[in-house]
Amino acid sequence: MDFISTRGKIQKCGFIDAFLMGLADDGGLIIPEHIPVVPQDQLKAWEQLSYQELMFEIFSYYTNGEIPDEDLKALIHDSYATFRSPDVTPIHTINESLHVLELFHGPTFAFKDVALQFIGNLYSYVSKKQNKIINILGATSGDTGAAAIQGVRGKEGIQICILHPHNKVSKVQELQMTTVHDDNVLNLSVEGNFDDCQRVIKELFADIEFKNKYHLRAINSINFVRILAQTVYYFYAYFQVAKKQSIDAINFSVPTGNFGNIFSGYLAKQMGLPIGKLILATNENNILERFVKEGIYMPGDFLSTYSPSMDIQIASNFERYLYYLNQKDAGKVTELMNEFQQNGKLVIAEADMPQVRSDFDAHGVKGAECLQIIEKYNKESGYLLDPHTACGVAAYEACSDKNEVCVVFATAHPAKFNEALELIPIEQQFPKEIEQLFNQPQYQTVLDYSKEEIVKQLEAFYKV
Ligand SMILES: Cc1ncc(COP(=O)(O)O)c(C=O)c1O
Ligand SMILES: N[C@@H](CCOP(=O)(O)O)C(=O)O
Repeated sequence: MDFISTRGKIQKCGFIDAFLMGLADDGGLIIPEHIPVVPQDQLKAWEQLSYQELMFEIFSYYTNGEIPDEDLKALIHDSYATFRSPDVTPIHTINESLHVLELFHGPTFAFKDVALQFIGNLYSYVSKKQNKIINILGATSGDTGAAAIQGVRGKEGIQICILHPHNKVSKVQELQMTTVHDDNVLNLSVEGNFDDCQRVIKELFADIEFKNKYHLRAINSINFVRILAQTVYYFYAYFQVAKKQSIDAINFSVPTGNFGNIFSGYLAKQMGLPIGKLILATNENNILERFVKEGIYMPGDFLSTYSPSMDIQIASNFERYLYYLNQKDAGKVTELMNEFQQNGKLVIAEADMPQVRSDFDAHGVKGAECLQIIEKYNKESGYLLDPHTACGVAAYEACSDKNEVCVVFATAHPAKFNEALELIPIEQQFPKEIEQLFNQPQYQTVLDYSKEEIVKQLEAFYKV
């Protein structure tokens, strides 16, 4: 399997090089040259596999044997040994049409652990095998940062710097990142919002001289390995539900911000998983919902919501979808992305809209709806949703017919967002791992939004 860029201007490369490149060197996003299609009899055989076995099979379609089988198996095994559930991502069934896939059983209680525990181990593996310097640069609205730091803290040969928007992440998210005191971790708390943080890091990754000099590596979903690792739980969820009830296609309702989680579903569907609707669930920062409904991709005003991790206007992975929507025409993608850069807006041809609407459905939750959903499900079934998952459940209610089967992704544990949950008359408890964070000192540098200042911090921190 070769990997290429959505902008078509890099040399084809293998799995490890694609992993290390992160953002493609031509400013595009890395994708596989061809999406492999899993034969139906193979899919049937996968039904019986454990999460770890399934991940090995899926990765084997992409890794070209660059990681020997035994090493890949060990990396996968070690990555999920830190999870609190033996199933890694267990299913909680609300009723026959609604299942919740709990993606929050990893060390930082959010879905990002599923890919980032593995990526942390993979960076460590590559650093040792190839003697590579690994200087990670990431931007976070709260969860990616915590999970990435947890995935690499204290690991030899790896430095990690994470930018988060100052005072715009939940207290628990902030504590998860900033109470880590390992020498290889730098937290920059930037005055601005997540889009500002993501813009700076993308600019630095696109500056090839800087990227090469400082050996920049990505942990955000600009890195294709993040996307691939997230396809695994779509397959796993499908097989878990298929064991409980007879299903044909299944819908997925996916809390969406940077479009990474749902793009993994798009990839799983292209690989042959019988997915019905891919439902894009979001909040008031609804650029993606507006795109699916109106064909216009244009950021609105940034709004702080009950689901802060999805307070994102510019969705990094959208470019990957544009590539497939435009029949893999890298020239067209470049043109569209330049248009977006210049005019702050991108309009999809009317002729493409039937395809968009058959690929995705969408629902954006507004204001109190998020809290009402949490309260309703807690009353009716005793199950406590976090605010991002609540957006997923609201989108299930809006877009999935009751005679269809839908899996909603529970992307975080409710305790990470106690600020929102305290507004509802329900009882909540902190898991002990989160409770103990409140007594610890924090380590972070608060910065104005200034690229020069951020660069100065990185130059002082990274190993070269
Ligand atoms: C808890 C939670 N849910 C959903 C999302 C959306 O995921 P994505 O950015 O991959 O679309 C995020 C982060 O963006 C998140 O942290
Ligand atoms: N919600 C994310 C935003 C970054 O998304 P990523 O999937 O590109 O890492 C976060 O928690 O940081």
